[in-house]
Amino acid sequence: MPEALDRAGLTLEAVSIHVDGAPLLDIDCHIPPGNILTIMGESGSGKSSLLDFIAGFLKPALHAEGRIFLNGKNLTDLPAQERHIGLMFQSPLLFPHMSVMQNLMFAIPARVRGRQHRKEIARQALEDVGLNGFGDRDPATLSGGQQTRVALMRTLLAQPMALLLDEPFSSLDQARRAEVRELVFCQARKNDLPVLLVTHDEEDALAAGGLVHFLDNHKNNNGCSKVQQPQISIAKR
Ligand SMILES: Nc1ncnc2c1ncn2[C@@H]1O[C@H](COP(=O)(O)OP(=O)(O)OP(=O)(O)O)[C@@H](O)[C@H]1O
Repeated sequence: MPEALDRAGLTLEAVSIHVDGAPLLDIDCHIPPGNILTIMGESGSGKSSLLDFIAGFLKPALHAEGRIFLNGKNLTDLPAQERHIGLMFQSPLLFPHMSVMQNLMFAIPARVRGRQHRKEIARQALEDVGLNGFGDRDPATLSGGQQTRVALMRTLLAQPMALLLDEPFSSLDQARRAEVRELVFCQARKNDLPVLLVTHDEEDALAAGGLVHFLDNHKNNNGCSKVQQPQISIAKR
């Protein structure tokens, strides 16, 4: 395996997460740019905690070891805002006191200058997800699928270098889910982002088209279940 420092993409090196001192999961993996790694598993198997660790928000009761590299840079000790990782959750979490356009413009990095220029970027983003003309709307007046599409573009406008998706489609009905899912995956590939997707839905995993790893709470022989592949190994203890 090449050195993490030389690799484009998201690398987790000997990551081990504990909750209240008890081991929760171990993972070693590399997600190349434009690829999606799906993690599935029972409730409580540590999926969200893993994303929290990568994003830099691990909760106080949890403790993690190991290193995180993004495009060769060691993120492990950096504060969340310096990691350049985009997050999408089950709930779109748009700012309710801002219009759709303001939500999008807020995400654009400050180094992108000029109000008109920023507005045009946000307008184009809305057009890209079929929401032309929705800029002045209050987010609460949008359907769940429309809110998720805005949330996706808000995440991408921040120019992340990787995406972490935690059940981002689960509030959508089946038809809308497939449509929004395609859009998210397509945008991730277009932006050449490594993506870690957490889902309970097998169709999400199939549609992602990458490696799928399953964590479960069932203990076998020594209390461990382990999956190993050339690029990745995950152990649930
Ligand atoms: N702040 C916390 N304090 C104590 N224990 C926690 C805390 N956050 C998570 N845990 C525990 O860590 C374990 C993993 O939780 P986590 O939310 O990562 O699981 P998950 O696989 O994402 O579950 P779900 O599918 O239900 O979202 C669980 O046993 C949970 O109770």
